[in-house]
Formats: sequence, C-alpha cells, structure tokens
Amino acid sequence: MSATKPFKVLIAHTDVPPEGIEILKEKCEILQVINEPPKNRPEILEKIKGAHAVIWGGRDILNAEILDAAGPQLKAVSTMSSGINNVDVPELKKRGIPLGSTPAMLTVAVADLTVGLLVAAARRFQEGRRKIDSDKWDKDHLNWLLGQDIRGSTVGFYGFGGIGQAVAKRLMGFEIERVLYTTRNRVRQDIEEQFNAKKVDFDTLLAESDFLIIASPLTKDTLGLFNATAFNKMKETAVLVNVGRGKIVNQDDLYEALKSSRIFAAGLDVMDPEPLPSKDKLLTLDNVVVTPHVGYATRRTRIDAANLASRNVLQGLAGEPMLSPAY
Ligand SMILES: O=CC(=O)O
Repeated sequence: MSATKPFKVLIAHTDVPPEGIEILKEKCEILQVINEPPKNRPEILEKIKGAHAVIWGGRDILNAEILDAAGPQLKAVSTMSSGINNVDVPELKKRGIPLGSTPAMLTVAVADLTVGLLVAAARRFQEGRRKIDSDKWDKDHLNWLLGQDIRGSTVGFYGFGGIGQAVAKRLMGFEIERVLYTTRNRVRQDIEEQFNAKKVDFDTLLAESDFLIIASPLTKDTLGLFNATAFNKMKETAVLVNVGRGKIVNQDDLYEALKSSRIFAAGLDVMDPEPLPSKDKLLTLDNVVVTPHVGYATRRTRIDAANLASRNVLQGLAGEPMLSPAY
C-alpha cells in the first residue's frame, strides 16, 4: 500500500520502461508523468511537489524551477543518460542533492551506432542512396563511388572513455592499424596495448587520423573546438564522426569543409540544433550521414538505464553514494 511506503519518486518522462523501475516499488510510491514533452513541464512542476527523488528521463532542462517546485525533501536525482548538460549541476550541488547518470549502460549501443556511422560515411551510403533515387546508378565505371578503407587505417578519438574504447574494440575486427587519442589523462597502459593506442596532442590527432571520432562531453573547452582551423589540419581523405554533442563542432565550418571536400565525409548522431530542421544546408550534402541522436536508442539500453537510474536514486534515498554518480 502506497501509504506505507516511505518515499515518493517522480518518473518525469512517459517512456521509461516499467521493467527498469520495478525495483523502486518496494520502498517507493511511484508518480508517473503522463503528458509528452514539452507539454509535460506544468505536470512535472505539479507532480514533483513533495517528491523525494526524481528520474529525469528526457532532454528538457532540470533547473532551480524544478527543484523549488519539489521542495527541500528532494534527496536524489538521476538521469537516464550519459550527458548531463540539460541539468543545472551547480544548482544541485548548491542544494547538496546527489545526481546520478547512466553512462556505462549506453556504451554498447552508442559504440555500435558509431561504427555504423563510420562505415556509412566512409562508404558513401548517403550519396549512393541518392544516386539510386535519381536513376543515376553507374555500372560502367570501376571507380564509381569508391570509399575510404577502414582496414589499415589510423583511427583517432577525441575522448577515449568507455564509448571510445568500445568503438576501438569493435574496429579491431576491421583490421585497423592503430589508435590515437586525445584526452586530459592518459588511459591505462594495458588499454593502450590492447588497441595499439597512443595519446597525442590535438594537432597530431587532426593531422594523422583517417577516421576521427568525437566521443567526449560538451564543456566550455570543447564548445566549437572542431572549427575551420581544425578541419584545415585534417587529411582530405578523413572522415569525421560525432557521437558526443553537436555543439563540439562548428556546424557552419563543417558544412564548408564537407562542401569544398576539405575533408572526405562526416557521420553525425548529434547536431546543432536538435532537432535539425529538414531544410538545414547540411542535409543538402552527399557526404554527410546523419541519424537523429539515436545512439542509445535500443530497447535493452533503455531498460538498463532505467534500472541503473532507479538503483542510483535508491542509494541516494538511503543516504549512500550513488552507484553511478554524475559528480
Ligand atoms: O546522448 C545521449 C546521452 O548523453 O545519454
């Protein structure tokens, strides 16, 4: 009976899989948001009153307005994401509220999609599809639609955490030659050995990568980092893949670099803005493959993320450190 349960937890998104939040039921009364975003904001503000914890499933902003509406008894928040750039972290910290996130649960699905984008961009999927659509399938020229080889290539990672390493693991099966990475801290030696990986500075990463994968969070240091200056240092045959955040790339500069064939192609799961308008100039290009930020959109990933978010908030409610703290 809900009256006997000590805690109230708000599930602030309609699509959180019930299997993932099952473990909350023993100790918590579950309040579920029913409306879809963005119409759910007033509903969240109403339902969060008196909640002890919240699972923040969507990409809308969790800020002081939400925390004020909840009240001082709020003890734990968890996202179901890797990125937490939609959360006002200083505000949560100021109030002493622990925040959990679920990066480890997303790694496999995002890594799979990253490899998909890399192959699609390298092998010109978008252009090929457009040729078919416009009855321009050319069967007479041997050099038609030649792509970039993955075998024997140097793959560069901007950000070489869980996702980057999972991508590298998958790409070993494609017989890549070596891995370069740029991160603040060097990864463990055994990981470097496993992938024949070497930490390099940003300019070396740009100059030597055949495939350059952005798998890092958006911070003030990464905002707009991949701009014209960066693209001008890359190989003309290089393929850029972004599964981090759209704003890490200066998209106008990327458009110019792709249009002028300064770089070969790009595969993007993240863009700026999101949703990307259907009339965006980027979509006019043949050498860009886009997916609508679906890196972690698999059924199992969603369940696993909801489950970890639930365990995070249960820990927070018990006054224990979260299993996957965001800070
Ligand atoms: O992009 C997805 C996430 O940050 O979880």
